[in-house]
Amino acid sequence: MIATAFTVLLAAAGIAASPFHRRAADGLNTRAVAAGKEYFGTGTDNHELTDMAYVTALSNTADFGQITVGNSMKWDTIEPSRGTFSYTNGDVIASLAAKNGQKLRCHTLVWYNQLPNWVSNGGFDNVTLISIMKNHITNEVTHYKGKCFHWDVVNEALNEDGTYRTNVFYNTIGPAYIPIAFATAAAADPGAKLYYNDYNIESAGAKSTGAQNIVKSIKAYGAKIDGVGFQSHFIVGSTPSQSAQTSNLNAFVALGVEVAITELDIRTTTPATTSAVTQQAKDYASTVGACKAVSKCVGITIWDFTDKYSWIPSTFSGQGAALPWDENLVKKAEVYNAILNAWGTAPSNGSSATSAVAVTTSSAAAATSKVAVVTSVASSATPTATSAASSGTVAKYQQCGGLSYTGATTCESGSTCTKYNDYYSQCV
Ligand SMILES: O[C@@H]1[C@@H](O)[C@H](O[C@@H]2CO[C@@H](O[C@@H]3CO[C@@H](O[C@@H]4CO[C@@H](O)[C@H](O)[C@H]4O)[C@H](O)[C@H]3O)[C@H](O)[C@H]2O)OC[C@H]1O
Repeated sequence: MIATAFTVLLAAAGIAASPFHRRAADGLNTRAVAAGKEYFGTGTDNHELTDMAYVTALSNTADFGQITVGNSMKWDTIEPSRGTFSYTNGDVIASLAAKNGQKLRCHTLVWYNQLPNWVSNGGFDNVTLISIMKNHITNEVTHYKGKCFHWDVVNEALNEDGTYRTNVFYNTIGPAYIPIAFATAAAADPGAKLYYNDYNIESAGAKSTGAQNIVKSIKAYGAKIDGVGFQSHFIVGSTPSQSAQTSNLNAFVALGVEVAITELDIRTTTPATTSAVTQQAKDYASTVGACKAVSKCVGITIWDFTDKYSWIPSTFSGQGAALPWDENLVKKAEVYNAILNAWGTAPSNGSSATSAVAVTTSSAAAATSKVAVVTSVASSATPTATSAASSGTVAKYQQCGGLSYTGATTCESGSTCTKYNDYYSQCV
């Protein structure tokens, strides 16, 4: 009786939920959770948070149960000069997520891009760069300990053909930089799930195989990796099919990791045509369908939710309209509803406070070489302490003792194992 009266009062005040009759409003996150996922989420960035209409939509947990930090946890923001750490912007987003009761995906610790010059052109030797990388990871992960439920530990370590991308970490440390980064993050926050994150690995092919080999090499090294993030920056009409995405996700799950769609957007030539928007709706539904079909796919993040703040137009000239909300923060009904319905029907206890959006035509118109499992390193990573290998046919810098992830624990005839530090030893 009291509960009923209370509910009536709340309803009169426009409040849908009560302690007695808790109802989750319908939305992208509500549907994802009803489908067994942990979240549906969105990327965001600090400069957008002065836009109160944007913040209101971002904070709506019916649509977004998770926030990913778009820029302000990258190395150039966090440690712009050596040993100077700046957490102000990252803290703002972490606090907002906590206030809203949203999960926080933290992005990203080790990436060749948005990396300050003092790291990329510092000319550090192997031992020093390992120390710098470990110090960066330890400091940042410790600062956010208990707040980040996922960390993108290493971002984009691969070329399109599945070989390791050359960058300062690879060139100086060798492929061991990846497992070292994961081991360091795990030590700093054992409770966070640790992800490898990349693009163009969303269907079978050399780069996907390369990413699978990274998972294997991290595990063989004895470090923890919990998941792989599929950025999924797609193009309308040429996204991988649902079945291609599903089987690819399952290939990763078979390695003992969970998977997540981490930066989904589907761009088109602007202004978007009506037919492009119709195709885009189908393309979004394909990716949702793939994640839904894979029980270990824990969730989907769109890379911001509104075209107003999408990164696409500034990166891909003439492209955009990639997200389910338009530049006026209005939901694109066809696209939004396609995502909503791809998750399945609204939960039976779902409130009708927010749900499918009426479709209007105006909303649409407005707008191998496989990675070797660590058997060699680039010559530029060669320690100078010893000279050349004994034979041109021998794997000159084959890993040996100290690093167990290759299984190559003995050196071939004519070479001996030389240890350079705790992480790095080779047959020379
Ligand atoms: O404010 C923006 C941030 O939003 C932006 O975030 C990064 C965007 O995505 C991730 O890195 C990019 C992934 O896509 C690559 O281009 C691909 C090239 O191949 C195509 O087939 C594919 O469709 C494209 O997506 C870019 O080259 C990468 O940079 C990264 O994980 C996010 O952090 O960062 C820049 C800020 O200004």
